[in-house]
Amino acid sequence: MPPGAHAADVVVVGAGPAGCVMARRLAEAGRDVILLEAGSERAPTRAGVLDIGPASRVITRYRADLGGAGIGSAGPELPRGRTLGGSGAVNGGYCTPARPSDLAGWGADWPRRYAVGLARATERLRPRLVAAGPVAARVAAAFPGRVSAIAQARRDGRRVTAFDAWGPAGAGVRVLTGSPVRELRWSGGRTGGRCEGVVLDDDDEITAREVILCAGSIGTAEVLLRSGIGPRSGHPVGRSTQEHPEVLLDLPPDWGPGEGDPLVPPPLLSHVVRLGLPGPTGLAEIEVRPYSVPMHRVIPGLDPQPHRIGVALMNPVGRGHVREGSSRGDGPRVVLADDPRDASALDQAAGMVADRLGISGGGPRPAPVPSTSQHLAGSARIGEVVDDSGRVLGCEGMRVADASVFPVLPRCGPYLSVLAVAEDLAARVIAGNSW
Ligand SMILES: Cc1cc2nc3c(=O)[nH]c(=O)nc-3n(C[C@H](O)[C@H](O)[C@H](O)COP(=O)(O)OP(=O)(O)OC[C@H]3O[C@@H](n4cnc5c(N)ncnc54)[C@H](O)[C@@H]3O)c2cc1C
Repeated sequence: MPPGAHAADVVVVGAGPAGCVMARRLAEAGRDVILLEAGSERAPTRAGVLDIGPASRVITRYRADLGGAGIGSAGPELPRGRTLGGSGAVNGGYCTPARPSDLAGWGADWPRRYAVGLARATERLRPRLVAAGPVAARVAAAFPGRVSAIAQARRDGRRVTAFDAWGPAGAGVRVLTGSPVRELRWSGGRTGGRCEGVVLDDDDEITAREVILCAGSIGTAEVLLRSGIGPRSGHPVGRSTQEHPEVLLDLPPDWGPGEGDPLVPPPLLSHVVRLGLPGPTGLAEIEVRPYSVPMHRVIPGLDPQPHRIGVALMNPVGRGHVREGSSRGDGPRVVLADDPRDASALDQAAGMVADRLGISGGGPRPAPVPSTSQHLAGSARIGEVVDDSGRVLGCEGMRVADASVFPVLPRCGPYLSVLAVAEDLAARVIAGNSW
């Protein structure tokens, strides 16, 4: 650890989207901030590349379980960015704001707070609409009036991450990479009282007046649980996570744009189709994702795959969990939401979409491939684990400010919402501290 890095006003854990916003805003307000990032390598900067393939060195692979209904991740692992910019440096990059009705369950003042945070976030990130490719155009034609254009944060063929856009180092933040936090340090060793800093994996310690966890919905739950904040302390950490389950449908070969130039992947998504379909629990809100190319074109090292589009359920009733790892130190286990009613809604929607697009070619419908949107949120929810300024209930000197705090997952990709909420919570930290 560099000399002098053993104390700060604020330690922000995790340089993902939330951490970059928080660190920058607190430094601008005159706080001495250390930003700790577990990862030590940078993700590829080329726009459109998702470096989550088998040889990636910029992700953490978390173990994931599926329940009986069989929806959720196609594999036994969930990737999360482990690099400056966090998952925002490896994600699909589609930026959509939540609708006011998405925030209904968040509390009366959230629509206004969110709107202010969103304005600040979009001013920095400046996501832009991108042109539709042939697949998006064909899907849009099949669902007139249901298509929404979505924005991507890219400039001159490069991905713009939150680390680029908020530039914490430029505001005086001390950014330390390769610095995974193991646990929180408690005053007098008394778990759950006053937090006075963090302990890193290598046993180094940093003291701080305030620790702000921005390690993502899995990483933050992991640090909290390892530090004794969980069911035993009366905090339901990791107990009620939400995800947007997705299934993938094979497209017939004549749909695709061809292999194209492998060095210049187009934006994976330019448009989505939003549908409301009657389902087992009321109106199932469906997002059809006309991915522009097969996934192996944008994920380095992935075996060739058919070109598929996604059909995702945006208002699932199922809830999942993040559980503490075993004492063998094998990391947390994620159990994805897996409610049979969601599986049934998704199955009906996939069938309807396949028929409308005519992609079954008169034969049997292609079997949907289970997948997940990678939108996990809600492992330390406002009202249950933290208050609506992100302070961990019953503790002093620590907050959470990332996707973990979402009381309800908006019916859209969470990236822009993570940034908007972090902007709001940063303003509250600044207003709430006299130092
Ligand atoms: C593959 C993929 C595709 C996605 N596509 C989209 C999309 O197209 N649109 C969309 O809206 N959303 C998308 N998402 C979701 C979106 O990227 C996330 O919701 C968002 O990045 C969450 O931000 P965060 O700050 O909460 O956490 P993260 O982005 O996960 O950042 C957490 C950071 O904390 C660090 N960290 C974790 N633990 C520790 C520790 N103990 N000590 C120090 N550092 C730590 C991590 O290394 C990471 O850098 C995608 C996610 C993934 C993984």
